[in-house]
Amino acid sequence: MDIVNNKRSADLFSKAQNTIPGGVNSPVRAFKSVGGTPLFIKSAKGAYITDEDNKSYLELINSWGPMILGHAHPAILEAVQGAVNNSLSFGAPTSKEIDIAELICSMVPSIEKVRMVNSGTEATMSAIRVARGFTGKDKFIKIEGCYHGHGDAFLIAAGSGAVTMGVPNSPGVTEGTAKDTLLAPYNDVDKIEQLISENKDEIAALIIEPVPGNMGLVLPTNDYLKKLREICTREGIILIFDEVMTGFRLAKGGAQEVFDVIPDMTTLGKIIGGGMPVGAYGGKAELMDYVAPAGPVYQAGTLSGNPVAMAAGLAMLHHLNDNPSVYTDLAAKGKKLVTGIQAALDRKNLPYKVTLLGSMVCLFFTDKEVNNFADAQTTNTEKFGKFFHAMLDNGVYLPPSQYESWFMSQALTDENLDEIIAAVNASLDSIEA
Ligand SMILES: Cc1ncc(COP(=O)(O)O)c(C=O)c1O
Ligand SMILES: N[C@H](C=O)CCC(=O)O
Repeated sequence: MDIVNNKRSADLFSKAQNTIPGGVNSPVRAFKSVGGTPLFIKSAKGAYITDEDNKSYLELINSWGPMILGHAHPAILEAVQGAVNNSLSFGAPTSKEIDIAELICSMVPSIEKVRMVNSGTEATMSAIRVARGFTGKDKFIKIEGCYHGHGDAFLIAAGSGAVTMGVPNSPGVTEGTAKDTLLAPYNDVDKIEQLISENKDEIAALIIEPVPGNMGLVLPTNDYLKKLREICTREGIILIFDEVMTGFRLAKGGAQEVFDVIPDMTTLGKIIGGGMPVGAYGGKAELMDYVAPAGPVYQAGTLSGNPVAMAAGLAMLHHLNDNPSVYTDLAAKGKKLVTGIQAALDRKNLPYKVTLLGSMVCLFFTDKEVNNFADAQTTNTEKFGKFFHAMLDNGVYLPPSQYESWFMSQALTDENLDEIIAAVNASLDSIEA
């Protein structure tokens, strides 16, 4: 099969490697696990992305989630253009920060108070610090294959780019740091109980992607999230939902709204910035009042609450809050896409597994159910790589890793979805010939 001819992207990638480690500013972009040259992008509009070789693709990355309305949405652009005229940063409070905080508190069930930061990584690092400061305990439980950004304590059995690059446990994380991160498989309540009894009264928090999208898309089974809530309440452990991916994507109130399970703290990112670099963490007021300057847990940021980023985020959240039909519309698009993919698999009698929740989708190249990270790691990543390139040849740009969710945008039309389904059929024909 041809790897798409990307002359200018290839030249840029070669040049980038002279001055940027691996030629990219985030590892999963490098196409390392699928082979070939990453596409260098110059613009995007609606459901399409255009590369430096002037080829346009329908795409299912959407900046790894934020572009839920599609690229260059007029409401977001207008808000950003309005904000930049007033300067780019003040390092002082603005009224927009109150507006976005009030909106987040009204949309996300668990959040009574919220602190804005610049990335999902900052949000999760800060939330764990608050949990430790509040409880006076050091250890926390992390779920294998969940990715919470690149904070040291989380780079243990981390999913996403880390596992894509084969380094789920990163060098540079000290043993001292790693010993306080306790690991349990997703969808396994017994292991959580075991960790708790082995570390009685030593665990500050349990952090989880309620619906993991960083080991591919995996769904909770058997009231798993409700049981975690019960256990954490019983044991005085702070339950943190990392909704950087699922927040404002699965519903206005994220996975916690969909599954009706209210964590003590929530971390947010991606959609909350409308495409600008933003994160946030929030939760019960008694926990958030532990954050400086209200309380003793220190956390700060020169550009936190940046006025341009707040304008983009506010426009995005207002749009989602005022148009709940976005979610029914996206769910219908997700259903159509997955029905088409399943029909393509059935036509060729292929046993691969498709997962879907709302507008998050994944195709695992395995004949086994995928319920946790260990299952995800048994999938055929080589075949995924072939499929990825076949899809590119057929005009569709997927996340370049088996361990990532596909994100749909509202800009995808019915015709676009038919084109993607046709590309899936053609790609399966070429790789399963
Ligand atoms: C669930 C989850 N948490 C945290 C992060 C870290 O966010 P960021 O990349 O903005 O630092 C990501 C994505 O990277 C994520 O998917
Ligand atoms: N899975 C990651 C975040 O959600 C993908 C983004 C990245 O690591 O660059």
